[in-house]
Amino acid sequence: MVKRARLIYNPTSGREEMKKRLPEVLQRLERGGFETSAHATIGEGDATLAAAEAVNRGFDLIIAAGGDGTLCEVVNGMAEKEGRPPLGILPLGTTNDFARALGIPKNLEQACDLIIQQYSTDIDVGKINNRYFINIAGGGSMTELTYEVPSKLKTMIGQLAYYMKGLEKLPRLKPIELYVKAGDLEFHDEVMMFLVGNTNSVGGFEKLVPEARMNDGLFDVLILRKCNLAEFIRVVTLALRGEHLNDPNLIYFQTNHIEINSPDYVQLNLDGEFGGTLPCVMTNLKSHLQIIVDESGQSIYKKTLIETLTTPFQLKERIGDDEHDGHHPHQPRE
Ligand SMILES: Nc1ncnc2c1ncn2[C@@H]1O[C@H](COP(=O)(O)OP(=O)(O)OP(=O)(O)O)[C@@H](O)[C@H]1O
Repeated sequence: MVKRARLIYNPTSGREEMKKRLPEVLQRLERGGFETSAHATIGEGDATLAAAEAVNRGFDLIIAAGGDGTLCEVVNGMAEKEGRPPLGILPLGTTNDFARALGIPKNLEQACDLIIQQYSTDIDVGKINNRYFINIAGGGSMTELTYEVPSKLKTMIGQLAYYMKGLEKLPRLKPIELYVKAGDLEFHDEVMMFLVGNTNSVGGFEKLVPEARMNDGLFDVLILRKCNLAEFIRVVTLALRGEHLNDPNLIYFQTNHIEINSPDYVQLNLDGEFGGTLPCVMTNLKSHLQIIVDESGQSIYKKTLIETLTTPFQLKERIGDDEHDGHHPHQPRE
């Protein structure tokens, strides 16, 4: 049976690859058994509307083609919908943190072939106020640089654009006052930044929140206390090597619910894009979204999916026949 897929792509993502290669991608998906129609996004928020519409129209699969921003918008369009289909990813952005965490190939043909294989698994989604994220939320020093870099510069020099912006901002680091509540933990202090990870893939690095797994029902929270520039550089250098977790400047814990507030004006970064301001309440929605992975569910970082859920099941058996045989859409078949 031919399945219907909806490809939602950002023509401006990364190096604008999708603009040039759309016919080839549609053909490849078609040959793989997916009758695919495409929607090119026209600006901020459009991918959310397109994804919500795709769920309403009953597509068997939604494919997000673009960077983390586009992916986050698509997730926002799907997250509250009943009967949402699985989500496939063609990573065409600049950093593609989430796709990297899952081990989805950057090569477009290979990423299409992975979708065609039709294996999926359930992952957690972060709810923050009335929005959603799947990779990372953060605020404070340096977290804002991902959405401050002009897209033209990203198209020209890729990820290097983020590092240049980071260096430019370094001398102007400012602490923020933060109130944090997570279960029994209550914390009030001046801090440089906070990160709440659903995965361990942040800005092209995988060791900042090293224990974050996208299917454990938990966020990994990293808070860097107020420090001077020399200390900041020292801790960040340690963090990039994954040697920071015992540093006295850092707080690291796991939780499925966290409330963060501040008397300061603090912008939130959601999956690399501007996502409103504090205060916020975040809840981990366990196994909320079905996502396409490779057959083994193995990621290049090996540990981004915890063991028990790394056995994906075939969509082939699932799409379209859940209603007929009473099989629950989120349970693998025996
Ligand atoms: N047609 C368009 N023109 C300009 N901007 C767009 C258009 N369509 C979508 N956008 C915006 O572009 C933003 C960034 O895109 P996206 O995240 O896909 O690429 P990227 O920034 O290059 O990659 P990454 O987030 O992985 O670094 C999206 O959040 C979206 O709001």
